[in-house]
Amino acid sequence: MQATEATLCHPVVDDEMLLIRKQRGLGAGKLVGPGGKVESGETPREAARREVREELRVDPVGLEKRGEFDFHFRDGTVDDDSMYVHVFAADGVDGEPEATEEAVPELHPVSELPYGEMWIDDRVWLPHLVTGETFRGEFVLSDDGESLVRYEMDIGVEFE
Ligand SMILES: Nc1nc2c([nH]c(=O)n2[C@H]2C[C@H](O)[C@@H](COP(=O)(O)OP(=O)(O)OP(=O)(O)O)O2)c(=O)[nH]1
Repeated sequence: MQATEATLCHPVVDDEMLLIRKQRGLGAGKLVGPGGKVESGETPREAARREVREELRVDPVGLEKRGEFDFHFRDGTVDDDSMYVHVFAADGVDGEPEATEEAVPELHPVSELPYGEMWIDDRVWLPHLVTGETFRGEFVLSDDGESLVRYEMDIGVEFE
């Protein structure tokens, strides 16, 4: 069985990143980029755009693929919590973000991202997105999700 494919989108405007306080699903309560699962028949790029629209009622502008990573928990089994995540940056959004049942928008300066409120692996890969680099990695978290057991990451990869 393959890991479920998912997306994240990180719009940055004037040195501020648009994040969401996730209201439900995997990582509820955490600060993350808007995103969700890729649906059948959709490309990851289409899914990234749809998820931003569904979660914040705005369209991302200038979507650019920046990374991919395998995300799973220590037991190593591919289960409901195993994700293959496609990460996009964006130049901004068209419209004013609105809070929805899934997401409450928050803007944070890219120089002071609150990594303590994010998934533990985000502090490893998100700085590369901020500096315009691309990456591909694998992150294994402890079963409680609180620590990073192991990771590997390549920087400067190319995407089709
Ligand atoms: N920031 C961050 N997000 C992650 C990590 N791992 C991981 O799966 N995600 C994201 C990718 C997806 O946006 C989301 C998982 O999808 P989900 O199960 O919450 O899906 P959903 O309910 O939001 O969406 P959906 O069912 O409506 O499609 O979590 C991670 O390590 N860091």
